[in-house]
Amino acid sequence: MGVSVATLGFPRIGPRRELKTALESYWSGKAPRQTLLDTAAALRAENWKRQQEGGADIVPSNDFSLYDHVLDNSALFGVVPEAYGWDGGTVGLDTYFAMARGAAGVTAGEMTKWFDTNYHYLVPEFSAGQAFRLASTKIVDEFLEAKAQGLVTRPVLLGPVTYLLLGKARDGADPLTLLPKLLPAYAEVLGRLADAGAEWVQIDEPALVLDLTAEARAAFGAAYTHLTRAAPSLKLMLATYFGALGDNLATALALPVQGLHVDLARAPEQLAAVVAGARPDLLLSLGVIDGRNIWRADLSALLDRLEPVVKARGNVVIAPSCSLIHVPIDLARETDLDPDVASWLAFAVQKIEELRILALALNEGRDAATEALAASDRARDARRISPKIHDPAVRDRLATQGEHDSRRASPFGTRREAQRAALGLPAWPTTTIGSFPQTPEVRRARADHAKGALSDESYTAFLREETARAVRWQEEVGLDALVHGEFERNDMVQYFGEQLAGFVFTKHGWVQSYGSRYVRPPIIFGDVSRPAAMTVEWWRYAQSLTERPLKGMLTGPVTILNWSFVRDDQPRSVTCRQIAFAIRDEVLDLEKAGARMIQIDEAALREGLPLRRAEWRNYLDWAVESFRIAASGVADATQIHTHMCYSEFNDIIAAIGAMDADVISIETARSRMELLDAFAEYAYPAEIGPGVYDIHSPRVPDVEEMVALLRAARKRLDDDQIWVNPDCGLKTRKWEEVRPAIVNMVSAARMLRG
Ligand SMILES: Nc1nc2c(c(=O)[nH]1)N[C@@H](CNc1ccc(C(=O)N[C@@H](CCC(=O)N[C@@H](CCC(=O)N[C@@H](CCC(=O)O)C(=O)O)C(=O)O)C(=O)O)cc1)CN2
Ligand code: MET
Ligand SMILES: [Zn+2]
Repeated sequence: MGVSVATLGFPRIGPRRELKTALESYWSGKAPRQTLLDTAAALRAENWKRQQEGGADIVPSNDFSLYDHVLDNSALFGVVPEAYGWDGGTVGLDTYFAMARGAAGVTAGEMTKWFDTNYHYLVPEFSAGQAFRLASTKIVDEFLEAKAQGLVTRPVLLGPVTYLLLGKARDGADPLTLLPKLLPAYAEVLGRLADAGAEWVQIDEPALVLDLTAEARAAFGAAYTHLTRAAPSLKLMLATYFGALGDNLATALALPVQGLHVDLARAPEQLAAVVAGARPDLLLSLGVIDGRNIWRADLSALLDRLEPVVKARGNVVIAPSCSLIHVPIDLARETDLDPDVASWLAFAVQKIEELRILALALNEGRDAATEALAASDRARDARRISPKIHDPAVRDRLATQGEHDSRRASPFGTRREAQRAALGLPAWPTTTIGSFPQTPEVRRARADHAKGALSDESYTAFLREETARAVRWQEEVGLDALVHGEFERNDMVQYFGEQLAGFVFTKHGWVQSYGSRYVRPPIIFGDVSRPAAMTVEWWRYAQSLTERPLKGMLTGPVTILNWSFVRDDQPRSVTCRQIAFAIRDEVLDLEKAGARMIQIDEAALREGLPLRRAEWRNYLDWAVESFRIAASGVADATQIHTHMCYSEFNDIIAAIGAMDADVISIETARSRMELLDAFAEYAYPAEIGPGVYDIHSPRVPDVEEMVALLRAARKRLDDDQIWVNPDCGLKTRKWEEVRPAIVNMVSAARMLRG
């Protein structure tokens, strides 16, 4: 068999976002269920064909999902909280989407980041006496579906230990204690796959790249002994990704599985130890092509590393480092990209092609792939010396950076007095996080403008009208700190990237963020600077319409970095500092224009945290410093806000304190204010807006509910520290939902004011 090519997962969304369209039509009642199911089946068929024809020998199934693969796993094992009124049969679409998005009378499940990616999964919620049994046939159905199309796939199953570790038990128990009850259900799934004709199953255990307790490590041994015994005819490819196995390597190598996939993009250094420690009959799957970034690989360099391994082991699988859901689908559709930059890139389809070439060169010798290898060499060399990526002025600015660039003039106590005097806000001040609904009209206007069908003047006039309406409405409902609404922005990162030097953009490069929500991450290819003010005119216009303070609204450097595809030819910390100075320029321009409050969103600061604790310090040091560079140029009386979504703060509360923002708004509604414990324990000195409105759900929260959340907050914080706001921006909601929710929120604040 020699060297074969595998993929671990392929983007589900469709090259033209077919899945988004189908889901949203179904949810809005415009299309019947069958249309959604047909679209999904067509996407799966297309993906299988595309990967197979592109040169993948081993193609997955069950990597497809209508919403989220972790939620799929919960459905598979009947992990459905009582509130959803599930009848205990098969988990149907209504129950599935109710867990994902909420429904009449029930909130959606908690959502959080998938490891250190910008993908979000639904946190499995285990009840006190949680039982597990097969409640979905999706994994078997999709295997048979592919088989009927002539393809024996390698089904993907989220591994039991990672699944439990990603979940939460309602009673606070350690989810791992559920493992003995869960394993028989896993064994049953494997048995059914074997009966259906599967030969291999890919079982994903990315938790193996985390810091694990001794109990968790032991759980792997117990789990895989059980599973390999239960399905002896089936071969298991245990997939690890997003980092090095490190101190879990011995654990992984000791498991009685038939294959092990390792991430050699994030952790190339582990190759030698993996090869040295692997049993001769363990099939190694080498994740050499980066599934998390879009740079073309250096194929010659990879061959230098792979050839000795292939020689030593004979049979080897090569693969992307992880599922390809984290990269866009096809570079070929990007006809407007700068051709130089385009020649340095590879998206999902191109990555499979890179693997095909590698396998060809490994199986038949480099001569069999001379031309493709030469092209790869040329791209590598051209990129290295391209003048497009180097800007001496940016380099100089970073070189002359001093301590004072990252420190506010006075400590928080002093600033607070100055701000209270300048702003005159009531107790329990109300605000929103920045964006208001991106209605179909707003998006259509932007699309028309981009196509040239709407003139600059008409587009601006339209956006001004939207902004004016939003400002008037905020005054009417009685919000205290206003926003302009962000109607002019396509996305909070893309919008800034488009105005900064050093970035390029795709037209079709969508990547799933959660459910039917996608992003088009900018590509940072060169040194970053800000050629001109980016937001000042919009702020000035909106503030001119009201006496109340209106927040200047910016995305912070760490978030721009973490939600972009970042150049890999210099440390991320350097790129981040470059962005920080660009944002600092914007902050100072806003202040000069008269802004008294400036919000610098760092929604993604937490998610950039390395998965291994030993690496946290270094990351947090430069991330916090970058935020401070952006924020520290302003006067004491200028109030700096920041915002973070679904972050678990316990671990990094000191770093959040060190950001030294005057006000932070955070997501707390779905976690019932538990997140605030960290702030209380740390005695966080500054002001905090714990979200009281879960904006990820269409549900409108009522006054009592928000009052209850605020009461829970005041148990943990001082009254004069607390702001009242939603969890996050309102761009994904409809005005019909936002209006009553914000009216209720303002009423809730008034109740607390007494
Ligand atoms: N980058 C990023 N990451 C993030 C977030 C975020 O806001 N940005 N928020 C958190 C949650 N994640 C989210 C991710 C995406 C969206 C979201 O709303 N995405 C939109 C797309 C946003 C966008 O870029 N819109 C563009 C393009 C819109 C579009 O599709 N236009 C149509 C035409 C429009 C029409 O005719 O209706 C087209 O190009 O075909 C715009 O508004 O200009 C969506 O999927 O619907 C929300 C939250 C975490 N990670
Ligand atoms: C994902 S964080 C969003 C922050 C941004 N200001 C908004 O309101 O949309
Ligand atoms: Zn947010």
